[in-house]
Amino acid sequence: MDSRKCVALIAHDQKKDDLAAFAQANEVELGLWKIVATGTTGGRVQEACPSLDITRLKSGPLGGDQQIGAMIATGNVHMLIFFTDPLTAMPHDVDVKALMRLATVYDIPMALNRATAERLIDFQHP
Ligand SMILES: O=C(CO)COP(=O)(O)O
Repeated sequence: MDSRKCVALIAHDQKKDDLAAFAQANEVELGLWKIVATGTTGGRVQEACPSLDITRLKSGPLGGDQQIGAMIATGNVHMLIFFTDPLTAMPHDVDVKALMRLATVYDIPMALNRATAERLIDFQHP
């Protein structure tokens, strides 16, 4: 059984390049975690980091954020790295807010930008 803790990776469209670059630069560290991601993000990170084993959920606007929120609530996601785009309106904004809310309710480490993610990945161990 895979007893590693799980990190969720998500990026909005304007931030997907940033997340792919972050993942490439931290491929070894990320490999210590189980990884789940929203659909499109997971595909981009997988392309950038062939060594990682990524479980891809639904795309964010189609319920992927909510799936990750449910995994946080059930204790199956332990850290959230979510590169958000604060400059673009999203049809699924309520889902994004709900996900951040649950990450706060369950007090899991949450990075919303690269500067924080770089620090989390160094100091948080699965
Ligand atoms: O929209 C998202 C998060 O709110 C991300 O979803 P995708 O990774 O499927 O683009």
